[in-house]
Amino acid sequence: MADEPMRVAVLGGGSFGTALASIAADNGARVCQWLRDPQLAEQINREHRNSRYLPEYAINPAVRASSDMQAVLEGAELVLVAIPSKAFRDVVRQARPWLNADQILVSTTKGIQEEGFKLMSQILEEETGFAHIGVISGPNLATEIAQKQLTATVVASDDALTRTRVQQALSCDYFRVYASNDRYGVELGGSLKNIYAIAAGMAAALGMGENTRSMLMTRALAEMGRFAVSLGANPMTFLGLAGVGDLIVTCSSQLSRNYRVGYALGQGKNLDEAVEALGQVAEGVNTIRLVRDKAQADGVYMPLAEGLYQVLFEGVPAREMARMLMRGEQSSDVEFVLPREAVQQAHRRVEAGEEKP
Ligand SMILES: NC(=O)C1=CN([C@@H]2O[C@H](COP(=O)(O)OP(=O)(O)OC[C@H]3O[C@@H](n4cnc5c(N)ncnc54)[C@H](O)[C@@H]3O)[C@@H](O)[C@H]2O)C=CC1
Ligand SMILES: O=C(CO)COP(=O)(O)O
Repeated sequence: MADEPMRVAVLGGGSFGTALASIAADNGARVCQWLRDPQLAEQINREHRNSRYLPEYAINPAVRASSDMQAVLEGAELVLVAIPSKAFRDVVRQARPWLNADQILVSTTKGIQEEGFKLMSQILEEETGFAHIGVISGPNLATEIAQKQLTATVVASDDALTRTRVQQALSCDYFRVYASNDRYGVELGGSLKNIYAIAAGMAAALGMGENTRSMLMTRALAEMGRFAVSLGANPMTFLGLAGVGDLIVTCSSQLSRNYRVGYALGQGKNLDEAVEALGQVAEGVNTIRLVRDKAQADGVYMPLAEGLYQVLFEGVPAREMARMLMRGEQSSDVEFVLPREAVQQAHRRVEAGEEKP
């Protein structure tokens, strides 16, 4: 049995799903990829190309693509779900009749479902009740993976079998898979960073410099940590690839679709134009709204998410918002070292004349 090739199913025919399918096939797995578009499936089988999402990429010819969900899932040990968050639950429901509890189900999607503020692996769990559930997240621009640029990702699951089999299926010379047992933290990091990638793209289009980008990324991390703590998650996970790592790449690269949406907005396009010009999913647009609402409801201080919400959805000019943020209340650098409240209390005491130089 040990020598039998692993059987992998990938649901989703976008750029990330395609790249992961091909890596698994390079590693000797038997890979079937499900796409809803039969013509694109046919092209992958015939030309080993996905002209819609990764036109330059030579897909491993062993990847078999199909729009027949049952055929793709039959016999699969590992199922990777690479479907945008808006359609994720629907697709899992479609797949459900052909899933079984021995399978390993892994989400690659960095988004949040509005109802119940659910992350994608929670949807996998809810829809199936299975034990082997995980996520993949990290600084993983699909276009660079397709160029075989050296890349690292994280597989997160509290189930050791899931972590181990995903590492075996996907690790190769140019793709390194680290393990984490903090599924929620890894998944949350991947979703939150999309918000700040939009802000970074916008800042770049407005001609802001590297100091600004660096400030933005670091304060984003502070804000993400605060949000994680409010949800009972472990903020330390954000020091890894799925937090800092993914923030760096998506806040720095034109290859990030979230960054590109922000860039287009910074150039003066409206949100609909920016999203339409992209033609692919930019999860951050929806995530901003959900996170801002959740932060407001839970009383979490997230000035960047709030500011970006006002720019995207309430028409506040980005430069004016940047000015307001710069003039916001005095704060602490690393709140786990010096709490924000301590800084504010000190200001209040000095202003009240209780402490003098
Ligand atoms: N592209 C990237 O660089 C990376 C993407 N991701 C995440 O992976 C997820 C999927 O991303 P990509 O593959 O890049 O997306 P994509 O935008 O390239 O393609 C999404 C795929 O899902 C399909 N799809 C959309 N709605 C559907 C529906 N209702 N039913 C069936 N199929 C549907 C599309 O046809 C397409 O094949 C995203 O949520 C993203 O956050 C994660 C890491 C890297
Ligand atoms: O998550 C990603 C890279 O890690 C992909 O980012 P975009 O969805 O912004 O393209």
